[in-house]
This record gives sequence, structure tokens and C-alpha cells, in this order.
Amino acid sequence: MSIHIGAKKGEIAETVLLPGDPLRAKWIADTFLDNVFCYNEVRGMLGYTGTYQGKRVSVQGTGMGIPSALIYANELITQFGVQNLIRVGSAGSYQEDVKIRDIVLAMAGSTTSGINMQRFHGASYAPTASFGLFKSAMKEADKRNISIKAGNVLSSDEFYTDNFNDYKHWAEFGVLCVEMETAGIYTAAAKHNVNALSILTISDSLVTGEKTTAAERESTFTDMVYLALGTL
Ligand SMILES: O=P(O)(O)O[C@H]1O[C@H](CO)[C@@H](O)[C@H]1O
Ligand SMILES: O=c1cc[nH]c(=O)[nH]1
Repeated sequence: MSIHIGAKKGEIAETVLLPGDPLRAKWIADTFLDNVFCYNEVRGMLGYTGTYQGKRVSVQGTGMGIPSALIYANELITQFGVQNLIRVGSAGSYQEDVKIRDIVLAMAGSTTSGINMQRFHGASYAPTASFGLFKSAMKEADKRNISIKAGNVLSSDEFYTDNFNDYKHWAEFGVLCVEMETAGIYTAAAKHNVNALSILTISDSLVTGEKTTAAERESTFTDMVYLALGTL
């Protein structure tokens, strides 16, 4: 057991899917996995292990934002030997051609978080996806005929910003969408020499104002889960 994860040694698989929402973790376990058991209820941040096509896999809620996600990423890697961290999250589109329910593979995670500025003494570190996981997800997307977008995403420290139009600056520099954890998870994975990938489904668009409902965000993003499970 670690401070925030109530699993015994060996109860968590080498590959863990990481939704921000713990109820999305439950939905993924209930919908896609066999032989499922719940290994974590600490703070309601549900974690499950099961099998997908005979292969062991876990799914663990991370909560929202880099500080919360880093607690789970660090404990999963250092206490439970996790090798592959695959975020399955929702994101807001910054680009006209990135539409609601589109899937984005995050090649890199820009961020407004201060964590890496502190760590690298004011210099700018570029957290990136693991190439192997990225290639596997692309291959699965081709196999399933799921169209994807890939590029830079913004991991923001704020959901509610003071100036809505600030997003346009990131958009001008090619950032595809905004979420709140990828840059932290990629950095933790790099530090510990394990693999990470963020697969994101567009839940709303800052460009058009369209939104999906909370229920939809919890439980209808099936293609992204198939891409994540396809990397096993
Ligand atoms: O749907 P999840 O995975 O939680 O991801 C996005 O949704 C939350 C904000 O509503 C943030 O965690 C953001 O990264
Ligand atoms: O962090 C997030 C997630 C979805 N949509 C947003 O606008 N921000």
C-alpha cells in the first residue's frame, strides 16, 4: 500500500489507464475488462485491475490537475512498478478543425504549471510522449479505422482562466487542445524512465462553444479506450 493507493504489491498491472474522473475508471473497468477487482477506494479515487483479451491491465483515476495526477503517477511507478502510463482524458479544442469527439494523441505537453520551471531553474523542459506507445496507438487507430489528430497540447493549471481569449495565443502556435495533466505525467514518466502517452477526446470547443454533457464525458469515449487497450 502507498499513501494514496490501497493496493497490495502485485495487484496493479504494468500498464495503467489514467482517466481524471474516477467514475470513468469504473466505467472502463465495467465495460471493457474481465476478471475485474477494485484495488483502491482511498479518497474515492477508484482503481481496478482486470484483463483485456487475456492481458492484465489496470485503470486508476487521477483527479484533476497536475498536482493530483503526479501523486498517482509517482506512487504507481515507484511503489507498484508500473511501466506504461496511458492517460485517457477529455480536452477542450483550441482549433477549428479539432472537433467535438475527435481523438488527439498528445505528442508533447506544454504547460502553465510551474513544476518544470522550478525543476529546471527557469529553463523550459519539453515533456513528450513515449514513441513506442505513440506508435502502438497509431497502429491500433489504423486497424480500427479511427481517425486521430496528433500534436502539442496544453496542460493548464486553471480550468477557469481570467481572460478567455488567452487560448488564441496557444492556438496560433499550433496547440490543439487544453487539458490539465499530460505535461506532469510525461515528466514523471521521463524522470523514472517509464513510458507515457495521453489519448484525449475532445469534450468541448473553445472555438465554437459546443460541449458534451458530464454523463457523456464519464462514459461514452469508447474509441479512446480501445486505442489505449490496443497498446497492450
Ligand atoms: O476528463 P479528465 O481526464 O478529468 O480531463 C480533463 O477534465 C478535467 C476538467 O474538467 C481535467 O482533469 C482535464 O484534464
Ligand atoms: O481541462 C479542460 C478539459 C476540457 N475542456 C477544457 O476546456 N479544459
